[in-house]
Amino acid sequence: MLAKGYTVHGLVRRNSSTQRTRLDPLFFGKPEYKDRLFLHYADLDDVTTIRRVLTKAEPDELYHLAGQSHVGASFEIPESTCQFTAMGTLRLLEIVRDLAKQPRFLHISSSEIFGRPDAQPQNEQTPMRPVSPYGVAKAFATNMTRLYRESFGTFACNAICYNHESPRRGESFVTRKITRAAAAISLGQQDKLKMGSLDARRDWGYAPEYVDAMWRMLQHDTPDDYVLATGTAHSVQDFLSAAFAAVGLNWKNHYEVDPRFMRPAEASRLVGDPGHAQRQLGWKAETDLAGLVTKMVNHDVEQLQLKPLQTISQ
Ligand SMILES: C[C@H]1O[C@H](OP(=O)(O)OP(=O)(O)OC[C@H]2O[C@@H](n3cnc4c(=O)[nH]c(N)nc43)[C@H](O)[C@@H]2O)[C@@H](O)[C@@H](O)C1=O
Repeated sequence: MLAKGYTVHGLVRRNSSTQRTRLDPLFFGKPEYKDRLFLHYADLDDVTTIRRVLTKAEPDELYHLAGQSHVGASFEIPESTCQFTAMGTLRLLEIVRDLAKQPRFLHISSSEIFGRPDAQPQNEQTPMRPVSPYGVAKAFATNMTRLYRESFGTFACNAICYNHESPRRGESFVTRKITRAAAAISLGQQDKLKMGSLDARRDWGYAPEYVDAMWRMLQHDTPDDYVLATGTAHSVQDFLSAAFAAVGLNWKNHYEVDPRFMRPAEASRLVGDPGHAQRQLGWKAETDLAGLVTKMVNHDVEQLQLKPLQTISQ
């Protein structure tokens, strides 16, 4: 099936015309990803525009990655987090439901829906127990996506993604914050790294591999939910230690606790069981923590050598 439609990244982001036709080469570089519609960013309240674009474009596949995705920030802005991440998803599902030609729909869900789970590792049946406003919003959106599949027959799937990282990760997320700081400190461009809890454990994988799984989900005969994860968890301290070791430094000499980065509640013991995706989609995460750290640190060293930091940042 050749998809018809737009190759759009950041379609509904306001005041950002430069984003409109940019396809991310790392994430969407494969020829198969052309001519599919990707919705990014937060402005999912513009229902009229989204409906018009979907009606005109008639895409075969709709990848919904939009939302307010920062867990720590969601404690400060719970209402807008729910507007975009929860209600935005419902609005999209409603638009899709009414279209004469319905695209296959993929909602990017999150391991944050599990919060503090009893089960280790978590799979598609693990009860949701979110502990952040973002996790609550994602639990709502995940359940709605299931409901539209089961009640209205929409080809709607949830990719329940554990942390997926790359050199393109925003610097407010812990992996990129660490790799960029390790690079900057090793080059004499930064003094200290200020962080929150080092004890939290996460299942970190390499983002382009997760995008491949998302694509596989919409090529499958039947819609379903899939946990996308490596199956191995590490602590924030493990990541920190590996990143600083990669530039020949000991993290203990460059790190400070900063209560500003502590969260009111912390998801814990998050590690995914990707067995269902492996069996049904033939998908498996290939990059381990060491490989991920190397890719990210090397990229940041290279980037900061070309364009040094002007000021000491945190
Ligand atoms: C799957 C899930 O993945 C991401 O959510 P996240 O896991 O919260 O990611 P993060 O990189 O913000 O935090 C990871 C851990 O690191 C701890 N931590 C310590 N010190 C700092 C710190 O200084 N900054 C940050 N950001 N975190 C810190 C923090 O407390 C947490 O335990 C999003 O993509 C989300 O959209 C999503 O769906």
